[in-house]
Amino acid sequence: MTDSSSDELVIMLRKAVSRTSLLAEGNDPKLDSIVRQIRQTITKGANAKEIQAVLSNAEPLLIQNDEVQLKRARLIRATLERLIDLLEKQEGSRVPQRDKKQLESQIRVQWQTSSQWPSLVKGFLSLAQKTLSTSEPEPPESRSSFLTRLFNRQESDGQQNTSNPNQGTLDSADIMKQVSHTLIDLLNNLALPSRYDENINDLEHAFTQTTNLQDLPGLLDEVVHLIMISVGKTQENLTNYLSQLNKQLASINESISSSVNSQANLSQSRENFNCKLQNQVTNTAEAVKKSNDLDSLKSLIDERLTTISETMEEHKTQMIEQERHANQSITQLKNKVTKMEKDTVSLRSLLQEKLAQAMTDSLTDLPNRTAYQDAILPLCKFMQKTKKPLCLAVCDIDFFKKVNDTWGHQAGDKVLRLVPKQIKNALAKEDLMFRYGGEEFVIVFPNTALKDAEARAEAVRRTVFETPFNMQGEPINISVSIGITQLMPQESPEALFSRADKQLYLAKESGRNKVVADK
Ligand SMILES: Nc1nc2c(ncn2[C@@H]2O[C@H](COP(=O)(O)OP(=O)(O)OP(=O)(O)O)[C@@H](O)[C@H]2O)c(=O)[nH]1
Repeated sequence: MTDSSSDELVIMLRKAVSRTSLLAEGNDPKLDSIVRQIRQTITKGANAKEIQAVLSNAEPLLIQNDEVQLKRARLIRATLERLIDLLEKQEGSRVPQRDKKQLESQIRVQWQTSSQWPSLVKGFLSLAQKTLSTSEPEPPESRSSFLTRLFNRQESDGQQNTSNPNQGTLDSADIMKQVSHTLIDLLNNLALPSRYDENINDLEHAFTQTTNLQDLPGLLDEVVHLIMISVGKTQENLTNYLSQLNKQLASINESISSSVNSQANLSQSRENFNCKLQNQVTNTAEAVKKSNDLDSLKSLIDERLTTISETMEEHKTQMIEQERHANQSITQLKNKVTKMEKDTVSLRSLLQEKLAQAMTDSLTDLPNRTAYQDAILPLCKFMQKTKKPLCLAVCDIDFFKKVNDTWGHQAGDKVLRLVPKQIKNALAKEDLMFRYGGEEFVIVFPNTALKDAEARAEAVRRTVFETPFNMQGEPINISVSIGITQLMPQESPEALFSRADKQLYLAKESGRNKVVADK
């Protein structure tokens, strides 16, 4: 391998390790310190060629970690959505819409952030309790919790309601069964270490068997507790990976120093040989000087020459052995480097492919939420630094659930593919659009003040509404609601999004097919 290609490899690997370690940063302080350590090792100029081997091992682990994490996040989101649905189906209940929307919006924003899962579950508990306190008057003691109330009602009714769970309201027994079922499903998917099997079994048992209603809030607390442990475990996996990475870096350093040592041994043995040879020659010269007859001189020289020739032979054997050893090491090292070069190429394309995949929404081909999160912070910072305006709009298709329910999921997907195209037609070239999740899109208007951005958002709303969809031969009008706001100096992207999302909520509340700006 040439010096320049090895330098390139080193630079590339350093970048790859830095990027990989960035993925782990911000999860927990312990992890951050390991990540920092790795960066320092790299910056110090450790033999980065061998880091490739580490990355090859780490790559599947990271991908697998991401996939498992995403699957779990989806389950948490689906569970919460299902629980909210069940709450709404409860007979005679009135779920406070503002709180519900707020929780839904929180779920939309935070479902992928594992550290927020416990607080989302708590959010649901609080919504359930509020639902009870805003429902028709009931004896005060029965309002303490959603589940308590459900059961009290069943006890006081003294009858079983067998209404169909898919039609309108449900009775308490049905809801309790479904709540238990949903939560047991969640528990089974938390992938906790086996030492928690017993806790999960006990909890499942309690969910299916309990008749003591006072136990239920406690059981839900236990669910939150297990979720917290599961979140911690994900970080533990990542910590293990990083400490493995660190160990491998240490072993690389060790192999370099052992190679340096063997070089030192080689020069030492050459020096020893020179010394020995010089001594033998000096001794011979002195012996020759002292000798006074030809025969003894002849035998002395014979003897000395034999010794010198033996020393040289011994040195030659040693040299051959060392050379053989060195050649073997060089071949091994060459093979390693060749393999690493190959691995680097495939890893690089795999990483690029994964990165592109991870940043693009497969249904709409739009950049997705991860891409949004990557882009928004530097964009906001740049606009704030250069004192230029930036606006952000959250755009949500109205009554999209009805589209799915009436024309099927495939028709829903068609709408999701076509609406962004219509939106793009109404936007300026420099505007950016992301699929944030479900039927929600985020539009970023760089270099644009609120008045102009609002006008473009209004054009978006109008274009979508005025372009009917062909649904099984019927022209159907689809509308969108949009919340829009302008970035303030010092404001974080999260705060900006949250203000736009609030305006979206107001647009929905005030009848949908509206643009509401935060002025
Ligand atoms: N077809 C399809 N549906 C999706 C996709 N992602 C999310 N959805 C559905 O989008 C629907 C969103 O429904 P809601 O959040 O109740 O919102 P909505 O019916 O649009 O009502 P409002 O927002 O209040 O106007 C849910 O039924 C989801 O199942 C997708 O990729 N394809």
